[in-house]
Amino acid sequence: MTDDKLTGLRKSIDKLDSEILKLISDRAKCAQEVAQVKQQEGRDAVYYRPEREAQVLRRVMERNDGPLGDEEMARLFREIMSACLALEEPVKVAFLGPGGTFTQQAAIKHFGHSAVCVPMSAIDEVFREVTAGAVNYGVVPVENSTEGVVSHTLDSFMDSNLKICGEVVLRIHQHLLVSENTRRDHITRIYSHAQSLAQCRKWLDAHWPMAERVAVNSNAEAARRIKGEWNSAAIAGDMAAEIYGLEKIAEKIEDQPDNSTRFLIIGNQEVQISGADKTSIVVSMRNQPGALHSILEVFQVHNIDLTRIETRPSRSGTWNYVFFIDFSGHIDDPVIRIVLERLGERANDLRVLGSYPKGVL
Ligand SMILES: C=C(O[C@@H]1C=C(C(=O)O)C=C[C@H]1O)C(=O)O
Repeated sequence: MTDDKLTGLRKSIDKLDSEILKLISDRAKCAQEVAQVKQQEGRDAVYYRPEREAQVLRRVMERNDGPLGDEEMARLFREIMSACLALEEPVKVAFLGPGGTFTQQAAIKHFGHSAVCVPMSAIDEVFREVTAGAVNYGVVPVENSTEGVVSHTLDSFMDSNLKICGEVVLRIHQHLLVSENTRRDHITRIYSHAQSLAQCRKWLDAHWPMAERVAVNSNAEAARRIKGEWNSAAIAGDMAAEIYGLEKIAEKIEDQPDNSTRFLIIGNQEVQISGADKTSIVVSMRNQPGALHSILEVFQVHNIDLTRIETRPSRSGTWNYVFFIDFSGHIDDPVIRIVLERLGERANDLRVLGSYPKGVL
């Protein structure tokens, strides 16, 4: 009786899979036609359209009635779009490496598995590689909810003309990893990046108070190292565990459960309005009383939602204060145009780093 039921259900699944297969193929053909239209626009056709992808994912989430969750469903569509886009042109993405870092995880979350991800050893190398045209986009971390701003990334923008084309927020889950050769009853050393060790400090105090904590350049580096050591474990994320074939002996050991990092997608593209966008600018002001107030006033008067403001020391004599500001809206929104005009009148210098869709996933 149950066997009959199982056979029947499997038949239904086979039938549905055939339909899904056909639909995905039809969709891929449509995307290929879109590519042809884009090709007719000229030799420098841009295939990847962040605003369109954000709209597709938001629509999927709005229409989803379950039983799969919205994020799960969007993730599946993310992969379908990634494969469709690879038919047009595989996107090449430089990320802050080595392989297995959270930045690689963010790159895949944003572009899907069909993107070609290239590891770089420093943030300014990611910027250089995109500027040189060796890759289409770059992914760099910009702020962590526990550790704060990644100042290297902000500083790199001061020397670059690249645009921000997108953002992606990743929940950072840390795991305690061992290799198949590790003597689990005798772990004396735990390797990780200093930030990750800090994020798991209380957990380590409670569970491994006697193990020596060793800070290395990245979590991926920690994962790579323990392959050759019997008495060592590493703290790193899922991607490092997967790449280096390690086993998780304790999962989600970060002290703050909502620990997350925001990453930026950088490129040469000006992104069109998606309907839920953010704009990032950098503003320099003269060193005079009320400088910051005069900027904030413009946002308040026009009722614009500020999402972040960061001050960096200026590196040239003419720039005294440099503010990095993120706010809701797109440069093509009429009210945002007015805001930028007003800010321009008050600032020494103002540069738009980009308008881009708010992170969907
Ligand atoms: C198909 C297009 O090109 C790409 C592929 C997309 C998709 O598969 O839905 C969406 C945006 C672009 O990155 C398009 O611009 O519509």
